[in-house]
Amino acid sequence: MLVFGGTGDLTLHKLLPALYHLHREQRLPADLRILALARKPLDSDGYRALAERHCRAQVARGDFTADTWHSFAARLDYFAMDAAQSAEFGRLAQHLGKGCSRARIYYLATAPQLFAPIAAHLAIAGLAGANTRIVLEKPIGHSLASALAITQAIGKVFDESQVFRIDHYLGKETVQNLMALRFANALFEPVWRGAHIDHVQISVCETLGVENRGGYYDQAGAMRDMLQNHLLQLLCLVAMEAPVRFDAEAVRNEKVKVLQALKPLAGLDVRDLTVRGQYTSGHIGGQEVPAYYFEKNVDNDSDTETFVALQVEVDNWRWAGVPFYLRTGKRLQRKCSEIVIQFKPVPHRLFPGAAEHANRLLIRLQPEERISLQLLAKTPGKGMTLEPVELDLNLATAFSRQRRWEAYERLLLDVIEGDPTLFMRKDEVEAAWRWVNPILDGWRECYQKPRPYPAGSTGPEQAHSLLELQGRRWHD
Ligand SMILES: NC(=O)C1=CN([C@@H]2O[C@H](COP(=O)(O)OP(=O)(O)OC[C@H]3O[C@@H](n4cnc5c(N)ncnc54)[C@H](OP(=O)(O)O)[C@@H]3O)[C@@H](O)[C@H]2O)C=CC1
Ligand SMILES: O=C1O[C@H](COP(=O)(O)O)[C@@H](O)[C@H](O)[C@H]1O
Repeated sequence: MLVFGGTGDLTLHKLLPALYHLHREQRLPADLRILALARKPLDSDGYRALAERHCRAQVARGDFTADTWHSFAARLDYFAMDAAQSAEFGRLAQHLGKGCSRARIYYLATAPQLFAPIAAHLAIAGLAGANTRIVLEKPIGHSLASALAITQAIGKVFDESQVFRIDHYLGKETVQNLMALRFANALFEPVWRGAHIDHVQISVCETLGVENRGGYYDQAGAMRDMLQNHLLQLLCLVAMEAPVRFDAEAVRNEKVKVLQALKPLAGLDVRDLTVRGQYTSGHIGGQEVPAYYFEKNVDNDSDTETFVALQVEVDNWRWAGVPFYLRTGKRLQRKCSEIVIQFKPVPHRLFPGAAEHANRLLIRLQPEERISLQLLAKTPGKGMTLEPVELDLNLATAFSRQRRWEAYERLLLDVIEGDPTLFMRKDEVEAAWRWVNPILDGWRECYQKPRPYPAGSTGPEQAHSLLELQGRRWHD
């Protein structure tokens, strides 16, 4: 496995710890070797020391032992090269050894601008044969046009069956549980539609800022970094029809139909139904944190959004008229990713209070993995007063004997085993960009600075008004 971007945040914080866990549980092929690549001048020993520091910090103390680390580190090497330079790939081919027939995975943990050049350079150097796979990290491109250009460039070198477009949210246990909840339980399907559902909320709130990733993030913003991929994938899983089989083509066929059914937002809708924000200084967990424009490598007059909230509809038979509210942001009050399915109230009111507390299904993805259903029950004692109570399923305690896998563990193993079910197909990526692009254009055209919100808050006021104007509120 060759990891381009081997010194980057993603590799050090997520990929290597995930590979370490898989190694520790003996799930990796015995002869798998990992070659990290980046420009930083390091030798393999220097890289292993860097990798050890990060894995030690990321892996739970009880799971990190010197013996396991040494056997894992024996798989690891480093090769310094500039992946933008074609000639460097000749050197790489030499390093790998001519005629080597090993199966290879190229993991592109780099900015998307490098995807097309890396694929082309691999081909020129004779490194892109039939026994290779390529993994592309999101966001794939910066706009619809650049995404299409990447797809075309990758397609010239690799067959679609060799391409794994990763969205790590699909590797999260609770996200896969969403499919189990919907399609393995008969209970929800009859009411999973506009006739019974008032609206859906999908929130991915982070307390982290952009850390050392200002250079990348300031070019991307919350829309490209999170909404175009992670939140739209969650929306697909909530809204899709039942696939005929649980396999890559059937699941992805259903997801792409949802993306194609998203009601376009353009012109005045962009103004009225979307909110962009950017954090100013504030406090999170008692710590003072700086404003976005003080982060490293961020332009001090940046108008990049670190928060986005919007309303969208899925224009099809099942969901006509049901608003889906999506929001994501950095430096918010709490880390919490969740999906809220708000049901409609009962049609005929027998009891006071029944209308204000219609049933609500909460699917919490993180930090806890929980599914809870809010029901109304009678308050003990005289009279018929009702109160909301929760039917609560905590997935960590329900499966307490199994270690919870990190998303990247599952996905890396799927790449190694060649299972693309939890990866995005090219038409999904394209459909997502087709919907997102007019919003980005709209923001640019009606040039409006992102609304400021203090770090540690719940986002800009306008995001709350978006729902309040329709008599609804975000679930806190
Ligand atoms: N960080 C995260 O949590 C997540 C990131 N991603 C995605 O992963 C990708 C990488 O993100 P992240 O790790 O945060 O970014 P970083 O900026 O931290 O890392 C970029 C990596 O690319 C290398 N690189 C840059 N230019 C070249 C070049 N010309 N030749 C060779 N290597 C190069 C850098 O090393 P050097 O400068 O030494 O060359 C570094 O290793 C992005 O597309 C991001 O969206 C996806 C999900 C989560
Ligand atoms: O893809 C990304 O995801 C992380 C959030 O991932 P999570 O698993 O911690 O929820 C986000 O911080 C990062 O900006 C983005 O690139």
